[in-house]
Amino acid sequence: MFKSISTRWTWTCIQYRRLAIASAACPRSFRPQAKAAGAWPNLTVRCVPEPRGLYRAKASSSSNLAATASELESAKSQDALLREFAQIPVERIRNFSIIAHVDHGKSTLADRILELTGAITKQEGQHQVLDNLQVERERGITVKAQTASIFYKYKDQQTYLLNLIDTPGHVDFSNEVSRSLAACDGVILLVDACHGVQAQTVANYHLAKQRNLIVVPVLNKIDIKHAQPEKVIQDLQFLFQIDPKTVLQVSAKLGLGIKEVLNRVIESIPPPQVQREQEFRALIFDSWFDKYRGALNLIYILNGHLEQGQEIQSMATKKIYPLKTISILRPKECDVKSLSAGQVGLIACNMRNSKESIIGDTIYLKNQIVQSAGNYTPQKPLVFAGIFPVDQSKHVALRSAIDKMILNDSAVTLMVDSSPALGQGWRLGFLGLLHMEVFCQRLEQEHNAEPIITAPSVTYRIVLNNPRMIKQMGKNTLDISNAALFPEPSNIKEYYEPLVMGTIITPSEYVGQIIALCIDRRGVQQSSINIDETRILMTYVLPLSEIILDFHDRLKSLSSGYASFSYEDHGYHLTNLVRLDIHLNGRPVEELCRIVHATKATGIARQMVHKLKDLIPRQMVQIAIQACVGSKVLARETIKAYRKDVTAKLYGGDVTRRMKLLRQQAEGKKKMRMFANIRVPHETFINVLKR
Ligand SMILES: Nc1nc2c(ncn2[C@@H]2O[C@H](COP(=O)(O)OP(=O)(O)OP(=O)(O)O)[C@@H](O)[C@H]2O)c(=O)[nH]1
Repeated sequence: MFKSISTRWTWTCIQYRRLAIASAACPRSFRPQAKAAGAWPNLTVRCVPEPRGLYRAKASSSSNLAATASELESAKSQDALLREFAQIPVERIRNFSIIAHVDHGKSTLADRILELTGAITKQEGQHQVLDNLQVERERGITVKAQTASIFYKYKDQQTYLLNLIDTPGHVDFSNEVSRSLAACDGVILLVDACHGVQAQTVANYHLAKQRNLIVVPVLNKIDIKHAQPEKVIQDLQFLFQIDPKTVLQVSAKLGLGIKEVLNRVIESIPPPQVQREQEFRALIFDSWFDKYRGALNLIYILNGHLEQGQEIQSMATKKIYPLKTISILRPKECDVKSLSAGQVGLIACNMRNSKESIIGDTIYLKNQIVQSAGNYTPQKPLVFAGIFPVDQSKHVALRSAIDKMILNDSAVTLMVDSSPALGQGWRLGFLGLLHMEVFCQRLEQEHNAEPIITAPSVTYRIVLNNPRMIKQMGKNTLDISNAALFPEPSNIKEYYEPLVMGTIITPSEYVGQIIALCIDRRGVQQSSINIDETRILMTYVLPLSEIILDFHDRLKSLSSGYASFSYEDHGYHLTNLVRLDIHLNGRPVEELCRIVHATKATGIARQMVHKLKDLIPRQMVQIAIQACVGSKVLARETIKAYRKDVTAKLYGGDVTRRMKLLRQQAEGKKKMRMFANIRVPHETFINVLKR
């Protein structure tokens, strides 16, 4: 049966393709012909444009070909659930996030919850359905928080609506966590029963507590032989004063204890504090770009109702938009007719970019007066890098790709920038190096953009002492993230650099090496607590510039992977900085210059020229690589030129002839060296900074 359908299917498709291409007709005139000729009345034919104005028929069957009895059955129950969705009272809604350290099993637990509530099948649950970006699957980490609205029948046989948000665990994506918490009343704090409390567990716990959210503590991975649930429960009690009796134990992998988690969510997390009788008001807490519908906004409704066909207004831009579609994520998009206070939904309303669709913005019905929902502000970026198109003809395309990405990642900031070597571009701000790498990978994978990224740097603060410059700038303090824009030292009175408060949790046997690493990175210890007999929690104030590149990797390798690290902004402090310039054959390369601490300038200079010697390919001319502070050369390396044997054609003869030819060659090379454009590969700008 299947075989015959598939053969007929292929045959029909080929026929339609021929028909479409032969007629080169417009899609609309083609569609009725194709449908009329079809063997199946429900066959849908889409016409996809091909080069040279032709159209390709793309056929697909709708429901009654593919639908099995069980699918129809589930579609029916979906309908019933969606009808029920509109009537669920606020008391039967729970909004919560799953927060944890990296790899403690958030996405796996989310999968099991979706499976248990029937939102996905067991087969779909094999592949972490909420991690749907290519970069997430390739790197095996969550980078975007994902929402799912699910229905759960509680013990009292009442159906509850649970809005679940799976959040990322890595510190570089903590903006996703804080953004998600703005739409929640509680969290599941998941802790790996083998690795115990880690740095990001502490950071996320405090983030939830700052927002007065209810914390449901859950131990995961209890199926593993080495799990030590009792010890981890003790740690939770010691660090967060969590009552051991309230800690649940699950195995997300095996699906053990999931029901108990959902029951506890319903019992301990309160329903949302919202008013359905008041005027409509909602918070935009996520957005992304859809090719056909523009910006899609994920909203949390604080008051009132929203129905299809209404017009909404943005509090930030005051612009009015007609509502195109309303849906909920289960986790696939499911159209609904209306949304009420307490619910989370997705709306499309012709917003086009990140300037219109603003995370943290309040929306309301046209021309009504409501209070701002504003209880969310994006985190400040810490690491900055220049981004430039490979050639300037790609400028507009790259700008549009960046815009679409920023719509989906509100933590990234954008400023216009230009460079003599790379042309017009932008300076982007990120929360860390991984955040920057993931952003660039997504630009490439999701938007086919391959930009040049310059070396990442932090923002330094300088106080000027030159009255002429102060007058020109209109202020005496400047924040500078581009080393090339650093003024001459004679114009600067004081230098300040950004600091972070870092939390390190490590087994006690690695403490010595870790303290040495922190001292080497100019860290100052603030506290040290023994969590238990084997583990220590230390806090350090560290300069941000010392940790952005490889601190985490060094920490992991020193502690055989057992130590964990998380950090938060800790303001600026007075310091002594210098600008380290890199010269290639006497010419400064702006993209490679760096601001460094004065005491480290010589070491970094040696390291950089040595690295550049390996990274820059040999060329026709000799290349002198110099690292200088002002006019003082701190380190130098030379890359030898390719050498043509100009004396090859001589057979014996006077030695002066050989010398003459070699002298001529040397003269020519000297001239060439002055004018030659030395090619520095794009990757060099970042690779040179990695230690
Ligand atoms: N044995 C065992 N392994 C588990 C369990 N839960 C998760 N894992 C494994 O732990 C690894 C990490 O799980 P994820 O769900 O990706 O962790 P995560 O917290 O979502 O990771 P990030 O989002 O990147 O922070 C995966 O290999 C899972 O298969 C469990 O209960 N038992």
